[in-house]
Amino acid sequence: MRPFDDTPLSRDGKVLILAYDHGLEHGPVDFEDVPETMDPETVWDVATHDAVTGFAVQKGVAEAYADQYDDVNLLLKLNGTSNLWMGEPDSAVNCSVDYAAELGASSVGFTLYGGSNNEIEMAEEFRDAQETAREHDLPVVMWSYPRGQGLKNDTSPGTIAYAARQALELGADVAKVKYPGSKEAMEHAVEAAGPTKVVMSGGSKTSDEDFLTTVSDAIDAGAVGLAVGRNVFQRENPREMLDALEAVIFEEASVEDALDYL
Ligand SMILES: O=P(O)(O)OC[C@H]1O[C@](O)(COP(=O)(O)O)[C@@H](O)[C@@H]1O
Repeated sequence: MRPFDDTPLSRDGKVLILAYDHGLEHGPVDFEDVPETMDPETVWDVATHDAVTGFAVQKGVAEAYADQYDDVNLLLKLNGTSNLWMGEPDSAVNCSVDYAAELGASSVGFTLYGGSNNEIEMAEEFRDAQETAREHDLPVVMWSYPRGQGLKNDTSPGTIAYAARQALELGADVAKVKYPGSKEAMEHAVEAAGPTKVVMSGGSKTSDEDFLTTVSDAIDAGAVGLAVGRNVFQRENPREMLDALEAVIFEEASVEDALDYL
């Protein structure tokens, strides 16, 4: 496996994933704020921004557009489930790593719901995906989301540190975790992940300043970057937000300076 920093998912050791799998995970409701984002082409255009090291989409969206956008670093999300599913957290494997590679993916993503009653099957599916990704030399991002009936708080510092560690133990190159509420708790998660890189998960849309402050705190805590969807594509100025994120993540700009882009 080539060093992570030599893969397209890394730019100078940092990562900015733009996620656009919400049509499956949440449904078209996520596109209502900016109705043009219902059209995948609108968000593929946003993903051509230089700061984006991985554009995370499901197979169908990749099949329809990847050929047109060979300048976009495709991150194929291998599993995913709709919000219509009412059972214990689970995620169907919708795409094989072989097919992701055929579609031109330069990295792959996989959700693991640690703590779910389906964790065992999901971990076994992850094993197959991770080992095949190694054969293709593709970095693996784990959406490491402890969730399920036994879990009271899925963003507590202990839970997020466990999520980060689980990603390391199972062989992910990058752990995508929710922000655990403070810089100290994020530092603990980064420490728990050891050599696995940690990126913060964007979450629902917040104000420009609050969002950039959290991202900046996560970077200060040792996270290598961000995986973000709604906080970019639910804005009228997604490219300007990417300019601001580029400044915070890759240039370590202050929040105050980054806000000048908006
Ligand atoms: O499971 P949740 O918390 O509803 O969020 C899932 C969504 O969040 C992401 O992981 C990141 O996107 P956001 O930044 O919009 O939260 C997406 O890839 C995914 O669709």
